[in-house]
Amino acid sequence: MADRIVSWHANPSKPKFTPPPGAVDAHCHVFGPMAQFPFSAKAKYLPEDAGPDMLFALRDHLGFEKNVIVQASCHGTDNSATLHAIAAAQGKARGVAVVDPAISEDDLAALHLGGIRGIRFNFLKRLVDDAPKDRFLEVASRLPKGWHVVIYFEADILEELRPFMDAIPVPIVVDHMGRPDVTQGPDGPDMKAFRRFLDSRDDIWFKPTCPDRLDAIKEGGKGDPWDNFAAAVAPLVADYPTRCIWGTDWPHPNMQDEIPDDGHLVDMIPRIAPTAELQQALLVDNPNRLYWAD
Ligand SMILES: O=C(O)/C=C(\CC(=O)C(=O)O)C(=O)O
Repeated sequence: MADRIVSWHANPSKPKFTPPPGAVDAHCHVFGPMAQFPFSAKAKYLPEDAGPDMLFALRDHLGFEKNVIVQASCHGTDNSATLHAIAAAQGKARGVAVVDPAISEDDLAALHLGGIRGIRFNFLKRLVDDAPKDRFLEVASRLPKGWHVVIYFEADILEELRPFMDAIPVPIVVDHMGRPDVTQGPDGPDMKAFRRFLDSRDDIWFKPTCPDRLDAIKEGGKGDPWDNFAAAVAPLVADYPTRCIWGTDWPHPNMQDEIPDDGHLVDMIPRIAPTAELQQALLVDNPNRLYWAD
């Protein structure tokens, strides 16, 4: 078996910033444990186990209260590991699933009972083999009441995806802002195109997350403390304060060459959301509206 990767920090620092009561880490994953929850045969990476006990220990260490667990691509459309982690959180976690678009109404209902409140469409070619838009639109038209769609794409295909995304009949949450080039600054072409998308509908949300990915040294960025990211993203949070949610992205899939310190990621929050009101919206009010409405 290929070497399994470790993409998370063994001993993350304690953040200086203290999240407000009820704060939600609204973008994180679990990997396995593989013995109980094998990875997909189509997985593009093979991680070491990073299960619920580790996730909840990090939650408590960072000062968060709840998690939204997003199905990682290494588990394909088998959401068992995600559902198991949600159940283990005893009400302190909800989730986002990846499904076969042919999924039945009964199976969608079962996912809802298991704490799922959305499905994820991943367009990153390095993570998934195919992304059938027509089939995605069909399943998006018959989701349980109150669900949304999470979409992960890179900035260079935003315009190409617009007709597809404009046709999605439920709220959309964009992972990591669609990966803009943060070295362009807050008014660069990537952020301008993303703002045009946000302005096209009032039910498009985003995650101002992953400075470690978007401002990585290997991507031409500055690396920790991710100054380009802070400068480019703070104006976006300020302009759309009720439509953003935040997450660590632990266990940081594929970041084994530039593993972020989760305490440093949390200390980015006051740099992109500098007031208590913005922090309350980003970390508590907004994620609870999306994931704990019922
Ligand atoms: O974890 C993220 O949000 C980003 C990922 C991994 C991912 O999305 C997945 O494996 O499902 C990435 O850019 O490799």
